[in-house]
Amino acid sequence: MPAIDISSVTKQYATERALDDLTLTVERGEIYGFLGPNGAGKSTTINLLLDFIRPTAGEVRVFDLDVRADSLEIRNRTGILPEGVDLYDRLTGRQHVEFAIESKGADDDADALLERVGIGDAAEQKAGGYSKGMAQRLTLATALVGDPDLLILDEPSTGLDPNGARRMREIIREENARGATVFFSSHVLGQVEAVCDRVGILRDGSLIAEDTVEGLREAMPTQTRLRVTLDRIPDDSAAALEALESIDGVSSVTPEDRTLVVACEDRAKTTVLHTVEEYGVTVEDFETDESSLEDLFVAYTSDDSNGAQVVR
Ligand SMILES: Nc1ncnc2c1ncn2[C@@H]1O[C@H](COP(=O)(O)OP(=O)(O)OP(=O)(O)O)[C@@H](O)[C@H]1O
Repeated sequence: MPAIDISSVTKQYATERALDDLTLTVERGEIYGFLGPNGAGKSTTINLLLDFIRPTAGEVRVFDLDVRADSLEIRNRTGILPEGVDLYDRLTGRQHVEFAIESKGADDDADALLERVGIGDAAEQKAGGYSKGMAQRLTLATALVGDPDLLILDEPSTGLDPNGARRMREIIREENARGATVFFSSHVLGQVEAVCDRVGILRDGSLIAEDTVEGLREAMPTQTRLRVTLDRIPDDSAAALEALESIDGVSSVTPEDRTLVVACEDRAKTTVLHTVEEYGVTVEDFETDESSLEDLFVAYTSDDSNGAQVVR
């Protein structure tokens, strides 16, 4: 039985179709990264899971429970880090966590949770004086109350510094190791790449790709950035550049002094090196960078793309 089962869901606002026949399943124990550009429909999906809004069509189930009929039970078993943290300025960090513990009927130790998210020393401080990152950490602490079966994190790294983001990733892994399913939305790709079992990419309310990070990479023609360092600039550098640019599979060539940066498909690498040497220069060194998830994300979601067939 999946932890999250979204089946043919459409959400239509007055003029805006936020979700268009979305089907998405997250298995129990998975860490699922929900990626998409601004306005893709990520928050709408999360709000449907929590019954904050209702679908125009389709069905949403969490732990095989109906989100409409059983929303209380679902919320009780779920820890939520919503987009846009909403704290009570006059309550301290500890009071926030104690309130969450009481609401869930849990028996966590508030101080231990605050320590865990790295703001133990600010427990007595009023949340009104918290920085953005501290507020985010406090909200995470409240989401962890009661060892939830499902953690829903909407853009969890917002406002966090690199240490905070690392702590967030560690906590996601720890919670998952304890048995929790984690569903988190992001457009910070490093976060997703580092921790997710699977990634779904949402665009204009539809899932346009879903796979492991490795699987998504393999589905794309491998784009390589080749850095070729020459012993000197070729005498006829303009002709050399033109020859390189006309190689099948090469998308761009940028000279940087004696180094050429060539964006190309994997298969074109050898031809690039041979072509350079035809211009009387010697290749002293070359290195390649694999396309990052960032490149993939841009490829999948940029306006001039049509999903899986594109490269950047
Ligand atoms: N209450 C609403 N009324 C009308 N349109 C809405 C409403 N909420 C969201 N939308 C629209 O639905 C679409 C999806 O919005 P949503 O907030 O789910 O995207 P998102 O992927 O979470 O974006 P972001 O990364 O910017 O938070 C957007 O076009 C948005 O303008």
